[in-house]
Amino acid sequence: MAEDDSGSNKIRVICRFRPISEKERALVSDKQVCEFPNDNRTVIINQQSENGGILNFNYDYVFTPTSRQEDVYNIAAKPIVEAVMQGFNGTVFAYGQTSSGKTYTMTGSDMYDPEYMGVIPRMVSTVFDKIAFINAKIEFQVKVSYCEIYMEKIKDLLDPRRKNLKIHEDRARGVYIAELYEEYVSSGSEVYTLMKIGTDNREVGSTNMNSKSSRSHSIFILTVTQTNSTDYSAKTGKLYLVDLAGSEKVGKTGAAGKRLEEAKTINKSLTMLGNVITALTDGKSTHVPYRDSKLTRVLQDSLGGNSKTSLIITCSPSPFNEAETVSTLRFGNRAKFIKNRPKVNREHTINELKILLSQARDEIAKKDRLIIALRKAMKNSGIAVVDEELLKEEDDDDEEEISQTNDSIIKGSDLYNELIMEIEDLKQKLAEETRLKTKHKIHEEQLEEENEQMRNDHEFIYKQIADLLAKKNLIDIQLREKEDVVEKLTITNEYLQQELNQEIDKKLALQSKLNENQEEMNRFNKNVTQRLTEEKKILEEKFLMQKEKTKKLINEIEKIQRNLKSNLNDDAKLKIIEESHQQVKDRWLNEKKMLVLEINIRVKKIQELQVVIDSAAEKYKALENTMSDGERSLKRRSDTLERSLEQLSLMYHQLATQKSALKVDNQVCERKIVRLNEKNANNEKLIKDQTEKIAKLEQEIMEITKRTTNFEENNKMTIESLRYSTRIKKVIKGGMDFENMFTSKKSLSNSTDSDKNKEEEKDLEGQLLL
Ligand SMILES: Nc1ncnc2c1ncn2[C@@H]1O[C@H](COP(=O)(O)OP(=O)(O)OP(=O)(O)O)[C@@H](O)[C@H]1O
Repeated sequence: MAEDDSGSNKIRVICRFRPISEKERALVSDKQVCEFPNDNRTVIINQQSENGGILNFNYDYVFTPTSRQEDVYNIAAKPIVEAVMQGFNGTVFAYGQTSSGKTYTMTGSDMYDPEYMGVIPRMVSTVFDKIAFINAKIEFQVKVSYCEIYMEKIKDLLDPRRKNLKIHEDRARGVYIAELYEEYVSSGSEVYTLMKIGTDNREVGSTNMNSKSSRSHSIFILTVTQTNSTDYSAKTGKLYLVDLAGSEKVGKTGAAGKRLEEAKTINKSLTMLGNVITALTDGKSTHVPYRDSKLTRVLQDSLGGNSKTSLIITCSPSPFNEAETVSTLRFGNRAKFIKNRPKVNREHTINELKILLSQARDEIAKKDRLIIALRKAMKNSGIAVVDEELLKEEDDDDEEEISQTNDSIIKGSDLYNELIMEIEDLKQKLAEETRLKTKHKIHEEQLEEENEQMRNDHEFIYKQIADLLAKKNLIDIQLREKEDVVEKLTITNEYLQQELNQEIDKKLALQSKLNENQEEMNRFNKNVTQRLTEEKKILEEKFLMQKEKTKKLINEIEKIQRNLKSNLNDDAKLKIIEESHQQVKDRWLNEKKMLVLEINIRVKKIQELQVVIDSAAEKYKALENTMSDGERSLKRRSDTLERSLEQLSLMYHQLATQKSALKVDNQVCERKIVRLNEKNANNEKLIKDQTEKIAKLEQEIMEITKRTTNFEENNKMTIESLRYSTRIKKVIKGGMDFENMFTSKKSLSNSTDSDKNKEEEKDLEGQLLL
């Protein structure tokens, strides 16, 4: 960082050219208007415009389009973050036309990629890396804020509900944005998360020049406070990382409507920034118009104030943007001459002041001894010796004279002014402490109220738990009853199932017996039919033979009759013939009789067989009837059993569903109870915390009261002692007790919980800074 004899610090200006974009290539060509000599400090512009010529610009460093993010960081931003770690304020801001690479440089194209991450994430990592390696006796607090200036209004990007924030200024904090949300962070990843949240809340729009054009100036603030736990000295460095909205020629960007309004506001605020830079560097302006825009007001300390500042100007190398590039380079050229007055933001501690006081006392004692020695030497040298009284008077006179001389010396000196200022400071602190005390009291009352509320909540939750437990017990009982029923039903079901199986077995046995009978019957029928057929056949044959015989006999008879007719006269013959005829006839009749008898026997036999068949058929039918009855009854029984089984299954399923529903209920109840228990535990913890806080606050109030009394006494003493010597006693509040309250990390999601608390924290923190 360039530092001259007066201790002032010039702004470092770094110039970065991005590669030619596809659009520029398509619109114009690959040609570049810039050249980069090898000194890394110069850029030459070969103007392509009508009255073009060669322009030469010099900066602290010039980065070509092929530069890497890491190199830009190391040159442009790392020295600033190192200064912040020493307790200086630091600012890095990017300026350039729209789409020239400001956001690419500040945030990066990928915040998590080590190659493409921009300045802000790299600075954050450096801060935490440094903290990790610094002596353990140094305690750090890192806070992050993120806001944007959009259409001349400051919006909190971490808590977008906070809009139109105001800018304040005081001796201790310099220029600052009031009520800007500050999140305490303990790691880089936490900061990245906040950056992501803030970036998502940023106003971004699409223009002809940039599909993701930032339409606001974004300001990322990182505050690092370090406290030495041995001597309690503290210093605070504030880092401003500013990504300005790009200047744009509305004709080129095609801005209209809302975009046009935005562009006008952006260009206006950038003009104001230019005016401030001119006023700071032209050597004749008596007034710097910081208050003309929100941007210049916020950057007041960064431009010509208490800050070490780097400005990164970003440019396009394309002839398409030549005019804007030249304008940006001229802006950077003017900014080079801005001088800042950075100083370490230290806070004096009581211990440090005590040391200073004892040094002053030693000095005075030394001088007293010297005066006495001089007196003695004068006496010894024969210079008029004055008697004791006179000497005493003389001594008194001398002392008065010395005191008066001291007074006049002191009064005329800077020290006197400083002491007066410190007394003023102390008075302010007293007033502040009194205010703080009242505030603590109010806070305490609020905490007590909250405690009361929590106690009520606690009781309510206990009651809920008790109700739930009772409900759970009831459900448990119901569940057990249902389980018993289910068990009984299961047993009945099993028993019925067994019975059904037995019946089915019986049915199967009967069925096979029926089948066997059926087969036997078929066999029997077959045999009888066969026998009958055979006998019928024999009878038919016999009948035919008999018929033949009869036919023969008839022929014989006819023959005999014919013979008889021829021998009518022969009575004897006739008689013989008649006798023989009679014999034949008898024989034939006998045979006929026999045959008829036999036929009758056979018919009888057939009838008997028929009867047997019929009886067998009846028996079969009867058997069949008996069988189907049995089967039917068996079926009926089986159906009944199946129906009851179905009903049982249904019941079983219903009960099982009920049981699982009850189980779910039970689980829900159990979970509720667990949650309530957790909530309860949290509440108890909160109550404990709150009680501790109250106790702490009470103790603090006591301490403040004590300190106030001490302070008043000391103040008196300081004024008194000032009259007699240069000894002073400066009281500075350590404030570490409060820090513990602040360092408890709060996530952003919880941030909405208690805006009140945050305000109080901020007030308390303001107190700390004092
Ligand atoms: N050095 C670089 N290397 C590669 N690409 C770059 C570089 N700088 C910018 N770009 C690309 O150029 C485009 C515009 O960049 P960026 O959005 O950072 O511009 P900007 O100046 O922030 O614009 P605006 O003011 O409109 O927000 C982006 O796509 C970005 O990735």
